[in-house]
Amino acid sequence: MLGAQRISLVSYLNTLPFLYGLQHGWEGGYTLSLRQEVPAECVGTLLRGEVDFALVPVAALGELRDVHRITNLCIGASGRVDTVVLLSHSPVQRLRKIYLDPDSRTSVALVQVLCRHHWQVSPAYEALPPHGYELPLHPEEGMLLIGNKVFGQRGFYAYEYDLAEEWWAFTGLPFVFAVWMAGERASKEGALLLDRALQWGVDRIEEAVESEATRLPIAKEAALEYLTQRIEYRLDEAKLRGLELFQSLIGELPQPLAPGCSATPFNL
Ligand SMILES: C=C(O[C@@H]1C=C(C(=O)O)C=C[C@H]1O)C(=O)O
Repeated sequence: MLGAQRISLVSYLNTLPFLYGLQHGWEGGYTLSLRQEVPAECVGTLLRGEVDFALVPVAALGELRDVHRITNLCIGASGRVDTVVLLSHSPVQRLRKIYLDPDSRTSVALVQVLCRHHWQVSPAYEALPPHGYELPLHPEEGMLLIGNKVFGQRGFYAYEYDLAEEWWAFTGLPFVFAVWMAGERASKEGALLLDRALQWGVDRIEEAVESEATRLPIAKEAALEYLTQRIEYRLDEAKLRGLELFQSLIGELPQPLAPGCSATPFNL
């Protein structure tokens, strides 16, 4: 018999359809234990065996052993994504240092790939201190921010580089931020039920937004646009090509990317 299914997912607005599917579309009849955490924490949770399934940032996949990808769903974007940005008061060519959001694993690698290959600049990198994004930014410094906190930070900086849009300009390919992985002890049946529940939620985005309307970090209409026009959930051929290219480029980056942060390629 299938025991409680332990699942970790990213705690941002972009996972609302997944969360809605797990809370309302799970058909298994078994207990679900859900953890919502920042992307960098989802990796450790799966690594320590504390959950059976997790939404894992793709740049951290190489650290995991005995895991496999499940579902054809992901967090991706084809062009603008809105919530992964490099913010600065000067163009990227003038930046000497970029602060990196410690909640992220994929985007900290993406900004370094783009600096090296797309913009051809080589700033220093440093972890952003807690709540550092609320402090004034020096004209020669930039900061990479991800997730819901970006909604409150837009409009204050002369330069707001959307990293999925820059990736698109650089490669002509979509970008994949995170994929669903099963841990060593996860069951096939659990993976199947998870896939169904996630898809159930992705098919009901409008309903999910409506039901969460009073708890959203942005206006209902903006949330609906973000979840239907920016975030893409289907891991299709083009996304797999984007992912493969990203995996090969992160392998060339000097390691570690920042204190306590590495990026290891992984073959899906
Ligand atoms: C689009 C986003 O993608 C997220 C960014 C991630 C990362 O940088 O490690 C991981 C998972 C995604 O939820 C976002 O956070 O806004």
